[in-house]
Amino acid sequence: MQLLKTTDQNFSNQFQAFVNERREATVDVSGTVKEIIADVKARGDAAVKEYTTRFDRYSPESFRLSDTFVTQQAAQCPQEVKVALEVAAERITAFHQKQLPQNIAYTDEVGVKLGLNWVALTTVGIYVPGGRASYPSSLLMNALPAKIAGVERIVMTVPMPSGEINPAVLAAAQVAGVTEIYSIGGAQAIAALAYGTESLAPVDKIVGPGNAYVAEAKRQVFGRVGIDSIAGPSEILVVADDQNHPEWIAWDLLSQAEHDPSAQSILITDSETFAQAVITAVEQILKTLSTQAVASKSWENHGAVIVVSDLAESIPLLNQLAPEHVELCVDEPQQLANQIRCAGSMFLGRHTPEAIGDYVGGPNHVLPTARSARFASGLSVYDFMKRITSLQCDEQALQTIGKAAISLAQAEGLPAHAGSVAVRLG
Ligand SMILES: NC(=O)c1ccc[n+]([C@@H]2O[C@H](COP(=O)([O-])OP(=O)(O)OC[C@H]3O[C@@H](n4cnc5c(N)ncnc54)[C@H](O)[C@@H]3O)[C@@H](O)[C@H]2O)c1
Ligand SMILES: N[C@H](CO)Cc1c[nH]c[nH+]1
Ligand SMILES: [Zn+2]
Repeated sequence: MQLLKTTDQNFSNQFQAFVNERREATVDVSGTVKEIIADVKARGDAAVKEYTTRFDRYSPESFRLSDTFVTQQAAQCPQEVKVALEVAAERITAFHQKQLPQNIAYTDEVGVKLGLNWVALTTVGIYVPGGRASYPSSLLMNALPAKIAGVERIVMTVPMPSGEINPAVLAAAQVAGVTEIYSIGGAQAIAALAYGTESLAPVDKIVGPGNAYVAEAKRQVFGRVGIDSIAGPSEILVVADDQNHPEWIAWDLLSQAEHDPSAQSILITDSETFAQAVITAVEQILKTLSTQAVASKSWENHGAVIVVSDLAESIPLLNQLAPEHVELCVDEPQQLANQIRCAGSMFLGRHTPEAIGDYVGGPNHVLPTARSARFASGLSVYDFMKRITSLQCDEQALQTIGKAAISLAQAEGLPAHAGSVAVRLG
């Protein structure tokens, strides 16, 4: 963990180095991922089998989970968890239904009819992570917006380390109505979804979070298929004054650190005393966590505490870091929130821990990481839709705007373009 102070002379250099380190976080596995993708593309199921045996210690006859297996496993999910999944699904559905966009259709002043239609994608692949922890919540976050958008075929992949799966994942699949499920993880899953194998027909777009291998693989197959964003190892940035309980903030920082040794947790505060109290609380809590090995690596290597003179200074720093999650633990969070341009999702006030958004808030928890929040947004219904525009001219409307088209076609040296308009003008 680095302790940085804006009043230190070399703060700018230290901060820039910290920012640059994150920018490179998803590329250092690019060689390995490239090989896996090329191999799956060339050898299909045989390659998927080899990588699954190597990385997940699992070698099934078929990667497709049968309906019987799904039903049997889901039945083992505790009732309390099933109820919680329903609560989450209801809230996620309500928020995402509000995102359904409006088509555009109008006739302009010269009689041209113009339209823009939103249509659902036909086939999407959703990646549900499952290496270190299992993520039934991510399944809901991926699948429910796809359903709401109207996607016809939803293909899910999830790793099953040592052939095991948390029953809650398959209970979540039932809640979301996902039936085509393959027990494949990592870069090999992304390659199979993008290029297809003998047993898995390819998809048009791949969405969902995952570790550095998954994030890099999505980046590499982009173009062959669409992707949502780079949703890699989790990140949290907490802006907090000294009116917070240090322990609350420490738990928040560790909530993301425990996801992955490459996760990132940052505190920005205007009180050095508070900063020290949070650092001490983090160290205390770490000792008690079952996820201590991962969380302490993440905190040690990617954690930072930045002491500023005034919390207003946090905004330019935050916009440069472009973190996945931002917590604003102050009395007037909206004032700071209005100035934030680069973040995946914001959590306002002292009683909104980021973890509530991971599960039951309603907004999506599949969010851009590794500074991609500078140009990308979290998963939404829009990711599962595309737009088709339309035009209709009648004879009169073509007379009105056609001459300008002919002039531009001639200016571009494209006579067939000019001719196809001119021939209709008579
Ligand atoms: N940004 C988001 O929206 C978001 C949401 C939820 C989870 N996450 C992130 O998802 C990730 C989940 O990670 P995970 O590891 O638990 O599960 P995962 O499913 O993402 O990755 C597991 C797979 O990684 C591959 N792998 C592991 N070691 C490898 C190696 N040495 N070489 C090649 N491939 C290897 C294996 O194929 C394995 O199946 C975490 O980083 C978490 O922070 C992000
Ligand atoms: N915090 C993760 C997104 O970075 C999402 C998640 C799922 N389960 C717990 N957390
Ligand atoms: Zn989380």
